[in-house]
Amino acid sequence: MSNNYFNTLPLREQLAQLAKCRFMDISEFPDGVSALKGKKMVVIGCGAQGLAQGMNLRDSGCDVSYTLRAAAIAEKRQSWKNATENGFVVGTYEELIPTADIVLNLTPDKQHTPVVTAIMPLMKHGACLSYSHGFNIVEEGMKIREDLTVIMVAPKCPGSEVRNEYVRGFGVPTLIAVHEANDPKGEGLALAKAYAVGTGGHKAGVLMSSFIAEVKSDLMGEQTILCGMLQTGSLLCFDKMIEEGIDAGYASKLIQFGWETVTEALKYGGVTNMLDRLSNPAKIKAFDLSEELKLIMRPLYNKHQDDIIDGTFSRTMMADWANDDVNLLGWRAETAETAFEKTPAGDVEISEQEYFDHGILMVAMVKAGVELAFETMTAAGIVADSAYYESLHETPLIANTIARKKLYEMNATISDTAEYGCYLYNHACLPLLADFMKGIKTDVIGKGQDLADTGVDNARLIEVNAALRSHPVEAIGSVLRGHMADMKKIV
Ligand SMILES: NC(=O)C1=CN([C@@H]2O[C@H](COP(=O)(O)OP(=O)(O)OC[C@H]3O[C@@H](n4cnc5c(N)ncnc54)[C@H](OP(=O)(O)O)[C@@H]3O)[C@@H](O)[C@H]2O)C=CC1
Ligand SMILES: CC(=O)[C@](C)(O)C(=O)O
Ligand SMILES: [Mg+2]
Ligand SMILES: [Mg+2]
Repeated sequence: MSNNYFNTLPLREQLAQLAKCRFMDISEFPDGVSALKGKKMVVIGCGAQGLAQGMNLRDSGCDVSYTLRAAAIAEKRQSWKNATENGFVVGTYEELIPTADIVLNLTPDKQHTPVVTAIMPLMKHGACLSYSHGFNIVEEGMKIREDLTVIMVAPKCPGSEVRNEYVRGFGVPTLIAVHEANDPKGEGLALAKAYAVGTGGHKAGVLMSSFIAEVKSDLMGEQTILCGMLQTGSLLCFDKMIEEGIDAGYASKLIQFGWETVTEALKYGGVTNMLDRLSNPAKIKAFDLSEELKLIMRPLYNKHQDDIIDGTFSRTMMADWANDDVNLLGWRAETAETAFEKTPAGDVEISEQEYFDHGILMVAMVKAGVELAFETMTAAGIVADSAYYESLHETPLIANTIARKKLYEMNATISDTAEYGCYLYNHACLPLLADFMKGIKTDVIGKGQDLADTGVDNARLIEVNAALRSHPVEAIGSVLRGHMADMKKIV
């Protein structure tokens, strides 16, 4: 792709940028939001990230207003309602951009080039432009006016949960970066740090990263474990339970709320804790299923990461942009027509433990997806801390959206970029797992093992427990969760 910035770099520089990742201890944020005091923050776009980040920043004491495209204001669109119903000032580009010290570009990635092109002439000399994803700078090679500071503050989390975790008194892991070609006053880092405090990110963990490291990991996480695996897993598990005669309402509820329940265990204690919530026979079964799934899916995870690294994914998605999002909209409509999406959760009681005992396959899918995504990202040069946030920690946050309104809510809350990648993965993974699913019965999805004798072989159990605890995602996870003193229970 002619203007893919990453592809213009020598391998040495590509590797250096991919490896940019330093965990910033909360003690590195003594100044809080003070670097933003007296500065006008004008957010373009009041969608998933725009509304959540603006509300957090205002609650943290920042001066936030929204500028929306004229049509959104004239037609009083949902984004206009989001901003006005929450008491924010809303103005046109001409009214608000010239007054802005920081412009937060929170429009869809597809719109970044036209939006930034439209607003740049209106930005005052020496102002700052921020992004929450590196796509426009890295995959499109957007050039920004030299006097402008360009930063990134990227929450590793869907917009709704950026707000929900902040309200709970916690936050979400956040990657920050300063675009090296645009830091004329050397204030980029101070602004990005203050912005990360304003959204609450410093309470969960902030990584000093790069636009390249963020985009190459974010695209991978969202296409595979975070959205793709949960979508494919939902559809396969639901159809299998129906095929095996499980009540449709029960099957729907087990999946809709099961991801959130089993991944809450993941959030608190890693893959180990999630599997420790199973009986010994179920744990060994989940482990064996996940090993089988990793073997089958590893080539798919490698292909997604390879296509992200060399720009093939971006070219494919941007071709759909140029074709009026035909694929995105078609796949969105297809998803809405699936049996899982069309079957409401039944009015049936399922205990927290039952979600584990009757969802052994779901636990196996989460383990396989988290480990594969982590392994594939780190093999591509992404540092473990970043891979952890982008795989294990964000999975429960995505699962929270499915618990609300199934795959519809997940795909409506994540970015269009993530949604597109999710469908790409799902289209490839459904047939890939077809043979595997033939061997699946209700003992691992829907009914549970119901064993009279829960005895197991000691040597095998010891082997499984050791393997769980020794995966690299567990080591880095233990360190990073140690910094999450403010984490709050959700389930
Ligand atoms: N969704 C998420 O959870 C995450 C998103 N991100 C990143 O955050 C950024 C924003 O994504 P997201 O919050 O999902 O976006 P949404 O699709 O939720 O919101 C888009 C907003 O931008 C406005 N908009 C759309 N097109 C234009 C245009 N041509 N000109 C001006 N405004 C426009 C929309 O207004 P209108 O009402 O007029 O359509 C709406 O207010 C992206 O870079 C994304 O990658 C990062 C992390 C997570
Ligand atoms: C929610 C998030 O982090 C995603 C999946 O990367 C996105 O929505 O782009
Ligand atoms: Mg993300
Ligand atoms: Mg994303």
